[in-house]
Amino acid sequence: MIAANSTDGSGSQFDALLVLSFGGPEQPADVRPFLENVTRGRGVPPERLDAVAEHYLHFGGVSPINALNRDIISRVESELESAGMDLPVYFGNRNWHPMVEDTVARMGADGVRSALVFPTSAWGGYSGCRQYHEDVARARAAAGDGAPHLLKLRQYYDHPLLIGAFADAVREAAAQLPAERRADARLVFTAHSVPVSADVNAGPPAEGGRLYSRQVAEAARLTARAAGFDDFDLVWQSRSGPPQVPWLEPDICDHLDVLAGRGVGAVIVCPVGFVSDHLEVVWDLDTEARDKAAELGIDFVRAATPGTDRRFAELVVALVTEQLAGTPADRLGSEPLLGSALDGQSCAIDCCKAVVRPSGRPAHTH
Ligand SMILES: CC1=C(CCC(=O)O)c2cc3nc(cc4[nH]c(cc5[nH]c(cc1n2)c(C)c5CCC(=O)O)c(CCC(=O)O)c4C)C(CCC(=O)O)=C3C
Ligand SMILES: [Fe+2]
Repeated sequence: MIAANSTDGSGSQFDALLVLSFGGPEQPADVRPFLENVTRGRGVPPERLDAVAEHYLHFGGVSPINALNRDIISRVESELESAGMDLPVYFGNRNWHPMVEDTVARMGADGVRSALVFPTSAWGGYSGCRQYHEDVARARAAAGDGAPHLLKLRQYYDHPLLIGAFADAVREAAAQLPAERRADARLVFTAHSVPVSADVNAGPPAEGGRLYSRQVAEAARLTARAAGFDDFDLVWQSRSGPPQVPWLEPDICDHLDVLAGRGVGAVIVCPVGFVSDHLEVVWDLDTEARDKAAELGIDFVRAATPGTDRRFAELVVALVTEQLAGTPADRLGSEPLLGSALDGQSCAIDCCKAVVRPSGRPAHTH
């Protein structure tokens, strides 16, 4: 048994786990203020906001993300209990309630002195990593003197439990295709696009940049291999920002055109960049990309995301255990692995450093 808290005399210094996520609206009236929070000072054009608001309203103004995170948390609580670890789990978000500022203040009031932070993003890069450090720093500053110390856990894009869950999901999706289409089906991985400048600056400069797209590419490779595929494509989705700013490409819908032109009759789409079925998955993939594939006469199956797989909760506990025991990272890949830092410091000097957006405002300040 690994003791995580200090009451058992183990000397281990953590009294809680904070699950830190993006947040999403839970009723129609939340949609606009949520989007304002997400895009404040980030140069996202109003037309894009209107379109995204429509996507949320299409689902009754409710993003699936908060319910999915609560679900993950209850599974993490059971896994912690089975592992004999006495670590209460808190939930806080960057953009919607429960806001991380409120959660961290409550943790302080509950007497939490030090906590580990599990971010629901597996990746390096500004949106996937550094912004979570900023959330930690902002929440601690807001909580003032009583704020607990917060140690963010590392990136986990190539953890065997994550890759195993994605690989099984790919196999299960492939099995849904009609047998005669299965052999020639194209495996297509997709992740959230980001501005090319953000990707170029992702990671410590000494590591050569592009840490986000390199990690995504490695996760795709590892998943494909584990699922028994020799060949695959990696594409991007859900771009926003002004059209003159370059983002990672190709977009999944443009890629479906290319595949149709080559005579591909079926695709297995794996949203490797997403841990659960949030709006980008249920709208941008299950609605837009699926409709596009139907127009092109391509059979479309989508692999499940790992959030609901038991292995995802096991992964959270494995990362906690690894941090407490100080054991080497359990991983399948070899790209640089960062993400862990105390109290919202950055991973390394100039890691994921700010790029100036066309609005003239630095993109990475609040
Ligand atoms: C890399 C990445 C992840 C994965 C890492 C992680 O999981 O953290 C991610 C996750 C998510 N993104 C989400 C939602 C949104 N992202 C937006 C905008 C943006 N995302 C970006 C990147 C990423 N985003 C970027 C570079 C922007 C442009 C503005 C900016 O520079 O920040 C916008 C604004 C409107 C729009 O432009 O789409 C919304 C509403 C939701 C919640 C969905 C739900 O409610 O179910 C989740 C999990
Ligand atoms: Fe996003």
